[in-house]
Amino acid sequence: MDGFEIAVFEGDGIGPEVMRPTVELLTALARGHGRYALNFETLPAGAGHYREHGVSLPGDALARARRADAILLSAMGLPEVRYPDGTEISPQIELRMELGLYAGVRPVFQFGQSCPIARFGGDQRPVDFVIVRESTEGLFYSHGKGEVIDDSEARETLRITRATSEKLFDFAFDLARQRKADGRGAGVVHCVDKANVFQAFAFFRRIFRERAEAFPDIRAEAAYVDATAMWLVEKPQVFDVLVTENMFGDILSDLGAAMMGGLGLAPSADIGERNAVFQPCHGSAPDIAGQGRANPIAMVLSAAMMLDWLGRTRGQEAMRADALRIHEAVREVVTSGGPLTPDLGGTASTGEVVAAVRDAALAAVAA
Ligand SMILES: NC(=O)C1=CN([C@@H]2O[C@H](COP(=O)(O)OP(=O)(O)OC[C@H]3O[C@@H](n4cnc5c(N)ncnc54)[C@H](O)[C@@H]3O)[C@@H](O)[C@H]2O)C=CC1
Ligand SMILES: CC(C)CC(=O)C(=O)O
Ligand SMILES: [Mg+2]
Repeated sequence: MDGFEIAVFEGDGIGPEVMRPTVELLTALARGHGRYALNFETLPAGAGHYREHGVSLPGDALARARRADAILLSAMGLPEVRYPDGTEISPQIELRMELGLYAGVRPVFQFGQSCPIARFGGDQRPVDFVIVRESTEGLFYSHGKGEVIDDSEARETLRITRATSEKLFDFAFDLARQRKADGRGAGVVHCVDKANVFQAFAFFRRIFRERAEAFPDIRAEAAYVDATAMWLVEKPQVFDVLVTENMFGDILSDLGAAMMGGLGLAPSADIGERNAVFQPCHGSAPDIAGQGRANPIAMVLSAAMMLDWLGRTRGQEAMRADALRIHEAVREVVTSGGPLTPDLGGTASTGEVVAAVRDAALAAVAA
């Protein structure tokens, strides 16, 4: 039986609350059929770790994560814990940069009718698109490098490179191809930018057009980010794959999370050439931490994305099947009315929701 090493960052706030039951769910599922094994190693990092030890991502933890087959991360950061430059502790940004995780994959889809915004434009079809957020440069390149010149001026730098952009666009076109083959997408990629105002984005769009030539079966469209924000509210059904700069993707993906029914439902993956981190789109939610009411579904769906990625890249069909089982189990729980956490109108605890998903997924293994 093949075994896989999974590095786990429990992080801050609600991080451990959503991570621990998710790891238990993955363990139960793998044991349920015995086709592969997952070995989890919990590693230190985050705002809490920085507060106690003065370092947010220890070198040894980074080295171990780099060697692992995949990395699971919940959320890091606490508003009151800051670096000397006044910004928040955010080792997840360092991880993305250190490991070259250029493709931030943020799928947006609906379980049942959980999307009030998407019906605003009158179209009743379900929403199903993916935001591919460049995750190592763009405006986030400036992280830790910004400059407050004096009390009247501050500056940050936005960086776009050809090498990363080419990889990013190829990833997005490949994804659109895959979704078309799966009958899930229309085979269209929108490059979302601000090429009307900034040279860096005109450069970004030019590289997009160049790479599009290698994918003649996929329609390549370009759109400005401001109009895209409006269309995402008015007619999200026209989108299939959107590819964009880091900061724009950060913002639009929280809009996407709202379409799914809230941040507690939205998963993500940050994928590079060798490593990948799987984590929810949400943060450490300090306002509800320690109450046992955090919605674990975004974390659970991120873990399902990990199984799917491992399954695809390591040729493990059993892992891809489990990813699908988790997905269907979540759908069953959400559409049948529960158990659900308070953010979705329920009264269940984090643990009760994961237990319901686990039972439904294990029942599918037995069937
Ligand atoms: N990738 C990461 O690790 C991220 C970390 N952060 C950090 O997290 C901290 C809090 O940031 P916020 O802006 O408050 O964003 P947040 O995503 O933590 O919370 C925003 C709102 O959504 C709710 N929420 C988030 N996740 C939820 C869940 N699973 N279940 C139920 N409700 C949930 C929260 O209670 C809050 O009302 C900050 O330190 C921030 O820097 C923020 C975003 C992403
Ligand atoms: C807090 C940031 C580091 C990250 C973020 O908002 C995100 O990954 O969506
Ligand atoms: Mg964000």
